[in-house]
Amino acid sequence: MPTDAATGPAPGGARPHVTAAVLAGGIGTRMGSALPKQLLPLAGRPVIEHAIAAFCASPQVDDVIVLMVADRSAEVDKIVADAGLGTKGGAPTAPYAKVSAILPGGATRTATSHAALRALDHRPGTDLVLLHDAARPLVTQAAIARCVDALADVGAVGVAVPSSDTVVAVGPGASGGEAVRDVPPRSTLRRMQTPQGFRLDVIRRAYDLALADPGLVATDDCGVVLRYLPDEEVRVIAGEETNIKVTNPGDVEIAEVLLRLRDARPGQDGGPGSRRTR
Ligand SMILES: Nc1ccn([C@@H]2O[C@H](COP(=O)(O)OP(=O)(O)OP(=O)(O)O)[C@@H](O)[C@H]2O)c(=O)n1
Ligand SMILES: C[C@](O)(CO)[C@H](O)COP(=O)(O)O
Repeated sequence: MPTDAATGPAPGGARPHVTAAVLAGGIGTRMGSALPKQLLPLAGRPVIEHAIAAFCASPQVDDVIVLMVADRSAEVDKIVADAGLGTKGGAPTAPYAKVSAILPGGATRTATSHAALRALDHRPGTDLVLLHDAARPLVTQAAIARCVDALADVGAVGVAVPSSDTVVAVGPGASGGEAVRDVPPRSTLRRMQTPQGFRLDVIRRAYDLALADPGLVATDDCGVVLRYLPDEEVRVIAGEETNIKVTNPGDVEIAEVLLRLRDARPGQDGGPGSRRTR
């Protein structure tokens, strides 16, 4: 990693300490399955294990925390232990063992992001934080690396892909249903994904302001920085079409096909994150 360039977050030009927070506090209403979607099996292991393993495998990530639906954290404990990804009180038990805490998420994704930041208050040392949806199991080593690298230049970054469809804004139609209200120029539109990365002081300041706002509505963390710290550049970097968010019925099957295609082309992901680390 370009450690020397990342002098913004790490005093004295030292290599910044990067914490990844895997957000898994949702219950998967749209998926409609009995299990929260992050626990559904995908190519033989739970969706969330793929996401956690990817960050554990990144040489640029120092530790990983997981924010899980409160009453299901025992399941993540077991997943992490069985995969050899936990640090068990500080001492790594296996290569890539980086999960240092499994904590309760919040009532909304935004509340879960905030819970991750609060957890870091009690764990001094983090310079950069990567916030990632547990429901995006196909995140690649390359995307993680691009995020960390960008934080040498800016305080906030998110991966995104262009839209190949025309995207419209809608409103109520005069004859019922929805009608097109606006057609924003497609070349200016991107579909944001995760990971989204931040210098810790930047995302903390943004969330402090956001939480004081009774009108806070956010669907991602870059949006929180944009809205509450408008002078802060939020860089957009290349994401990957394959980095889907498992959201609706059928998405696990799509993810499984994408994973199989990726594993059939060794080297595509640039690291062992897509495979078992044991
Ligand atoms: N209270 C919440 C809600 C969501 N998430 C996480 O944010 C990511 C993206 O959210 P989404 O796809 O909306 O997940 P769910 O909230 O579980 O799904 P749904 O909206 O269909 O209920 C997921 O990894 C989800 O677990 C979270 O950490 N805490
Ligand atoms: C953060 C995100 O994945 C960016 O696309 C997305 O906004 C999460 O939305 P969700 O409704 O919580 O799935």
